Amino acid sequence: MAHPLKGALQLMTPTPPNTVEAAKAACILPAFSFDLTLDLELSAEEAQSLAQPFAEPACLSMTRTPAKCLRRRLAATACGMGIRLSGLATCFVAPAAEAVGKAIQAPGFADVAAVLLAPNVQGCAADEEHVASCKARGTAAFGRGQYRQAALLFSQALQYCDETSGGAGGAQLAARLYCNRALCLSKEGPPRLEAALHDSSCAIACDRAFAKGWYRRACTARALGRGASPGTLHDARRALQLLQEQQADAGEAAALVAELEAEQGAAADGGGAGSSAAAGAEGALANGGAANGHASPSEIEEAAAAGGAAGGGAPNAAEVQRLVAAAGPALVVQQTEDAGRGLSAAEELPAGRDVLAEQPFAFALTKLGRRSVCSTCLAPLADAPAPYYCRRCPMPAYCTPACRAADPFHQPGGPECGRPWTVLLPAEAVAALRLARRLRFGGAGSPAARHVASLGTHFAELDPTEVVQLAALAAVTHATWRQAVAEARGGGAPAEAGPGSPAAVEGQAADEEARGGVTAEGVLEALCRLQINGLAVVPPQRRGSDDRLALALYPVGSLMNHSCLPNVSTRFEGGKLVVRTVEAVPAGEPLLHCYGPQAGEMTAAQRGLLLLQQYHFACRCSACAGAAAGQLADVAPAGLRCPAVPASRCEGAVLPTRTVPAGVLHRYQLPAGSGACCACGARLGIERWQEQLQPELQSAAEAHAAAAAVLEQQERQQQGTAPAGGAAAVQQAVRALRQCLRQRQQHLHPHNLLLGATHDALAHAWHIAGNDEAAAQHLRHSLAVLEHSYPPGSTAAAFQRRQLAQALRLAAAAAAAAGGSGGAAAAEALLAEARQAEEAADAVLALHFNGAV
Ligand SMILES: C[S@@+](CC[C@H](N)C(=O)[O-])C[C@H]1O[C@@H](n2cnc3c(N)ncnc32)[C@H](O)[C@@H]1O
Repeated sequence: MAHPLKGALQLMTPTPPNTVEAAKAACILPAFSFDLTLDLELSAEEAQSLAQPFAEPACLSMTRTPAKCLRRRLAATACGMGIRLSGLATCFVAPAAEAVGKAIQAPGFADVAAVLLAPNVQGCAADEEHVASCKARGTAAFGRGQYRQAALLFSQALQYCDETSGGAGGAQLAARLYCNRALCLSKEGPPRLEAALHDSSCAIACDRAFAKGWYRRACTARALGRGASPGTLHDARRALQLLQEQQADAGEAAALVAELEAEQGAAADGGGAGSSAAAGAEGALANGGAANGHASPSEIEEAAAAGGAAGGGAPNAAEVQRLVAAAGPALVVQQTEDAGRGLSAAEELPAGRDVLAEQPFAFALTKLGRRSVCSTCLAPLADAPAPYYCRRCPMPAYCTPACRAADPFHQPGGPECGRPWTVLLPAEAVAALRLARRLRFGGAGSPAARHVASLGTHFAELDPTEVVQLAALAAVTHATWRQAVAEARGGGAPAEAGPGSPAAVEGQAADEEARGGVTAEGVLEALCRLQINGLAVVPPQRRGSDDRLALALYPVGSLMNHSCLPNVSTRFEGGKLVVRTVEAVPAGEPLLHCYGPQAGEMTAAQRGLLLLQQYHFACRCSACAGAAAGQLADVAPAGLRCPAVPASRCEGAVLPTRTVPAGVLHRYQLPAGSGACCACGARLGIERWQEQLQPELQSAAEAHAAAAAVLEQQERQQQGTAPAGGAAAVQQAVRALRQCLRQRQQHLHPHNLLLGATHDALAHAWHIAGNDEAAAQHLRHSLAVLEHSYPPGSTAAAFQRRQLAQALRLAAAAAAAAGGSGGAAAAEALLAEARQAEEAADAVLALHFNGAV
């Protein structure tokens, strides 16, 4: 079960190297900033044999050097082909896929394939030992009356149990685990009876001869007030009958039957099941309909298909309009001069109105998402009473059995099941593969699918290096998928009838393959399409650049064009995208959403570069247009003080000249610029930069990093995961940060966002040191910096206000505890300020998120 990953395969998403990258990662797809390295030593013969399909000089010259990694080989191959096939960049991918396909068969590369496709990697496959241990601990916790803890342990056991394998260690064991968990759920305070009913239905589905499953369901239905239902009596009678057949103690079941018969006026005769809540729950398990009250991802497609014409090619305007109307009745599509198609208001829209709601067409969860949300509806698993897992492997988690049955991508025994490839390949790659499959097989020809297939890729404008990287990723993903399909088809999954069963999945995969399967070009195109049109699904209150839960493509949402000063906000309810106006939008005006950093977060030049690199357009919104770019409001949030200060009182800002290497500036979170003050034109000489600014900014950066490390250690210590550092260490961190603040204040423009971040760090340090009044003071300064940079009513300032309010409340509590009339008055003033900050924050957040945060 060891994970032979290290040294064989590295899939790295490097830490974003600068603020542009950080914001990219935070706000939208991270431009596929992965580095994919198959790190293998090849003999000259192996290298030569792999290069055979490509008799290009560039390729051959590469293979003559000691070829150590496939990425280099693919890059060389693609470049070689690219020179010959200039303009036909898609041709890269077929040879690349062929190379990877061969590579996967070749000695040496087989190890890599084995890692991606291994059926027994810890955490990806069923594990009987783990199941037995969790079950035993769950039973012990139940015995101690710790029902919540016991339910969690039975959940863990279920995660690693293979329900699809017959016999005592598979389906029968799962039935007992579900039944145990049902009992725990019904004993929790408050009882989770609906979830217990689901669990008892799952127990019955796993083992219909398991009397306790029927008994538990009858008890649970009765506790839910459904004792009069014929289905409840049917379940109780079935339990009794099974116990009698098995010559087991049937006393409790007999008593339950008698009580239910009495409740039903002894009218029911034996055997009539009738309709019941319990039978309904069982039915819901089997039919796999819309899960958890959320529309399935295909609903948008079906809704749009009603009334849409079939056939290939891009949908016509009327069809696209119907798609839009299904997701946003108050919206229309309009052709724009600069930005292609875009969504506009069909009528006057007030501020604070949800105008579009849509499920994704295709998506894949990130690592964080796999841990925290349902794999089908993306609802937080923490909100579900008990999680459900794939019936065969521990990888996908679901909030209900209905969501489990409705997973459009992962099926028990299918190519995604029980193998680590979907976890090891970047989420972008998995999302692209799913998108390519869905476009080719899932409702292909529907208006939604044809519309998605017509969304832009900007493929011709991609940088050649990027094309090569994407081609390599598409090729590896495609080859892995094909291999997984082949193995799933021949993998000896137990033959089991019914939708989603291994047999059905095998049939589906075989059918896709018989129809030609997805192509590597299809995956590459999907990668590019996602890069331009995909959205990062994030939790309501985002935490930072690594909080993406999934990457998803929304057919209508992807028609929204960009502005750095957007008039809509987006939020996600589970996987559903909701778009909301944040200002009134007159009829006919476009709905504009911000693809990356908004005005204030970066300079116009930085934003422009980012949008150009990822989305291939030059932004001409009012914040980026000539007059605004380079002005104080644009430069100050990232800039230095005017070089003429202190001799002059100029309040302008300057960006260092481009002669300072970008790598150096990146260390101090500075972008390059003209080197001249935006107000008075005074120049920042390179000598002054080198002799004064750089050393002091470097010392400030080092102090900040050292203090952050101390504070992190202190937090770990407070959580009991690190040895004690002590109050002296925190005080030292405070001193270091104050010194850092002084140095930065001397050189950075007072509105520079880095000053705000330094105040935030000091607030954090003071909070850990137990001085929340000092923390609040720094948060006030940080808020002031944000308010200078961001447009009025920004969510960034609102979140900062909430944080300030929290610190003020803690400071008020400390002041009140200090006692005396002075303390009481101070506490009252702090509380009044906290309430004011909260009210202001809530007003903005309600406008943007409708109370979702
Ligand atoms: C998500 S799509 C938006 C829909 C797209 N306009 C269409 O016709 O399908 C993103 C692409 O739209 C174009 N776009 C979006 N906002 C733009 C803007 N402000 N200026 C110019 N082009 C823009 C760019 O080509 C960008 O890559």
